[in-house]
Amino acid sequence: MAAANGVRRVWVGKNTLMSTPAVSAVIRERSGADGSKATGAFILTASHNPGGPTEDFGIKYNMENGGPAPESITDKIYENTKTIKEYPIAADLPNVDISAVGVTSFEGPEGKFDVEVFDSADDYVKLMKSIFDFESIRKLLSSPKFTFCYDALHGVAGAYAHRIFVEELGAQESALLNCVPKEDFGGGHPDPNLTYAKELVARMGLGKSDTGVEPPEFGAAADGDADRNMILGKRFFVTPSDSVAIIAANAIGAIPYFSSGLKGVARSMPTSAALDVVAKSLNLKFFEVPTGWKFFGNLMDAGMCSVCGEESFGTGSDHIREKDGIWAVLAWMSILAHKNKDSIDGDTKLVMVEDIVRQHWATYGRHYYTRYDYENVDAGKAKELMEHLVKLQSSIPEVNKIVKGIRSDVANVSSADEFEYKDPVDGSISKHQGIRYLFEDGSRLVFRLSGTGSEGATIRLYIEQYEKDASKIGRESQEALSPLVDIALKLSKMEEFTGRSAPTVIT
Ligand SMILES: O=P(O)(O)OC[C@H]1O[C@H](O)[C@H](O)[C@@H](O)[C@@H]1O
Repeated sequence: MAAANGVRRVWVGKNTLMSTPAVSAVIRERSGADGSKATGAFILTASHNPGGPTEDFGIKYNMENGGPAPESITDKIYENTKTIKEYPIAADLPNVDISAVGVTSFEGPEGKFDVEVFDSADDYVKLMKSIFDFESIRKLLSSPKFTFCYDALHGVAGAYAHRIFVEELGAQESALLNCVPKEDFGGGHPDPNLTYAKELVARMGLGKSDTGVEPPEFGAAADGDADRNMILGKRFFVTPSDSVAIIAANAIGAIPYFSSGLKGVARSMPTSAALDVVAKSLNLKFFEVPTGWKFFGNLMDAGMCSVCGEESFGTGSDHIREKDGIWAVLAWMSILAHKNKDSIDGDTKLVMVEDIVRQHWATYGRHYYTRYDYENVDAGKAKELMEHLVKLQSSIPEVNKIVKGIRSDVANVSSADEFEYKDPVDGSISKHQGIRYLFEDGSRLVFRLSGTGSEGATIRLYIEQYEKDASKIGRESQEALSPLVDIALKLSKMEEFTGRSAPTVIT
């Protein structure tokens, strides 16, 4: 919501619900364009202060960057919810036809207000064209040697996918899977991972049974609101941690937006350290932040970070203040186009997703990585498990005794702590952001309680091992990580506390 010439204005995306990236892009694009300033598009109460910080819920804030609210705001909102006694509902708000672009004016109790319905895909395409070289991607997509498949899982990405991949970049209609947005996501679970993106996974040759059809060279999926992504090659899964590292390693050469360099890169704490190795080698500023996109936003606003990502399938850059699923796919297409710029025509074999990842591992080493989720665990038991792990941290020799008793073939634990983050921009401190056990060879075990699980508690266990030796980078990751998994489960007494002999989901 923003105020233009003193008239309040609400923006609504035509038909497409409004995906997260589009909302953020629109706020950044439109903020100031008509002399107005966006002030927190997601807060439902009206703004009274055109162009300045807004006072809603009795809280002053200024969120014209379109990003998630910082902790200082959500903490205050939570505090206020404890004293709210009543709230007004605009029950007789007139209906607005959100399928037609245009501005409609209404008279409200506090004066006139406008509702502007716009085509959010227009704004988004414009933004993407200012970042990527569409011509070179179009050349790649038009090559008969390159095949592609995009699964929107019936989320909002479908509307953007058709416009960008088919209309702008010339992909075949048949490249789009589940790209008609549906309110119930077609009965599926719109989570872009190997468990839920079943059709894409099968099409890419990663399903349990062979479809008998040659899979496409490049595949990708989005979640319901199009802010997350999964990247696949033919019969090949790219971990989100590797994906952000590979984008960062290739950004300067492959993506015009970054041609003058990267301001810095960042990852969430549980995300693998693949990005750290790239940052070190390219001499880039690097940040490790707690889980949650808002922490990246501060760095970006301060001009300290260009590319960032999370293990939870979010990847993005400072073009907006949210993760952006379609941006990530365009970033990969740009890298593929760049690597193949001299071989698109003719008979030369193209460099494909798996080649790029293996080349990356050969250069920077490989971070074997897996995440175990224990969903809907008894909240009290989950808390006890975490307390047990924190208590253990007081004696590293004792931890090592247990570790060696479980497996003598793993490195020693060198340190253990609870991750705490001091924001370098505003100095705020976030405590208890996950329990870490760090090993001498760079391996890590991380335990966190999910902040988004809906029933009981969700325990997330992240397991990572770094392998520099090029002759050992081609193993199956579950096999390579099995000693560390064994240690994590026994050290945490997972089964004892949760009663679970296996996780709900393994990524
Ligand atoms: O706390 P978790 O369940 O692990 O969820 C973590 C995720 O939550 C939200 O989706 C945030 O937007 C992500 O940035 C974050 O990675």
